[in-house]
Amino acid sequence: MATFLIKSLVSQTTVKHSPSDHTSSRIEIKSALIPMKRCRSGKIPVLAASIRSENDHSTEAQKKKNGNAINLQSSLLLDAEYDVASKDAHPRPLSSTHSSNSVSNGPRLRVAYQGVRGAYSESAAQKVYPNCEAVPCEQFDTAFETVERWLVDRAVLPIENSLGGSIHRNYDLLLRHRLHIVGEVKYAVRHCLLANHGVKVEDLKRVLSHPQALAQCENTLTKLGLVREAVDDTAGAAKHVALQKLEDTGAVASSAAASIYGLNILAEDIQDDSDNVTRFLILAREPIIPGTDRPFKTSIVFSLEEGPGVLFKALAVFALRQINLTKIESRPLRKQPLRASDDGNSGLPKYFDYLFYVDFEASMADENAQNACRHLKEFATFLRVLGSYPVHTSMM
Ligand SMILES: O=C(O)C(=O)C[C@]1(C(=O)O)C=C[C@@H](O)C=C1
Repeated sequence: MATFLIKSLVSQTTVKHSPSDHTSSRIEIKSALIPMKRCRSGKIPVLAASIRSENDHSTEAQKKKNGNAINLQSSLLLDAEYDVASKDAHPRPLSSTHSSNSVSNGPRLRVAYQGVRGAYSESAAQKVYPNCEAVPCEQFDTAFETVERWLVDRAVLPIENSLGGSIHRNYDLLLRHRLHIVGEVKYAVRHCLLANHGVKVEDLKRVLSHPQALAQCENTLTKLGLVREAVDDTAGAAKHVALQKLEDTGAVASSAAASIYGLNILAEDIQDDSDNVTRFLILAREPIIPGTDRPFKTSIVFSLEEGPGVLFKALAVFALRQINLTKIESRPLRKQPLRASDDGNSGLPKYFDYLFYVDFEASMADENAQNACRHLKEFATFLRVLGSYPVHTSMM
């Protein structure tokens, strides 16, 4: 693959251009050290603009519409890495090593999601913020970090699915990071079996996708006798199948991913149940002020002493006040995962220690909810309110 490396000494910016890859010739711009002034008036934008004009034949109106084209007005230009396809520009997922020099200013809200373009998480982000600039991140951790480092304004991350259950990684990350839950969104996930054009179902030996998506399509994939391989996200699986021109491998992903990466849809709605809904959390640096004007939900995490009935007692603080619980999840307390045996005979640790994540249907502005948390705090060894936010009711 021919790669042109264009270096600007003035700016110390490296622009790597790989035009031979016709589905996504790529421009990488690594230039976080450059002050913004230069972005607006200096050499770099001209360089970037001239490269864009060679590859991007879309009209200005189209670029504005898809929102992903390199935007010379954008403060992100000198901070992000972009994949530029002939018609459409694909932002390259941010990684943890990404520079943090940019600020999230500008009129459009910048929303991080995990995966690449066409991931369900991107659709969920756009469902909540239709005009947002959706920013792909390689990993869930990266999405948390980009909010913390002011690279973006929000993150939209999956927390549970109606078929596959909880996304444990994000429960763990909620505690490791100091972001606040400011909302939730439910998104109906409709999986398709995708393959390259000309490939038939009978030709397939394996299928790639996100582990959650593979779990949600367990019955269909078993019937088809396909070997499953887990990758970071559904759209990434589709991208890989397309770029590698695989003929014995399909992907489980969205119809949006099929059109972005030019794949054929071999089967639609292959999830085990037609009601396949993923709940995503919206995370921000600052909490929202809880209200009582509409239904609110509160998410907390706590740990307890070991002993009979302690969890029962913890949950009773809500039951006593008629507060409905919508979710409970336990995760190992990683910093102190085991507690020493109290019988002292074996010398081995006896108990596992847990964190309990509970969602309850009340706003922290409600005195009843405040009293419940105060009561819980009397005997919990640790308690943190992760957020109090409006309940997402409609699936539309
Ligand atoms: O891979 C994607 O497309 C995602 O957005 C991730 C994810 C998940 O983590 O659960 C989101 C929704 C679906 O349930 C399947 C996968």
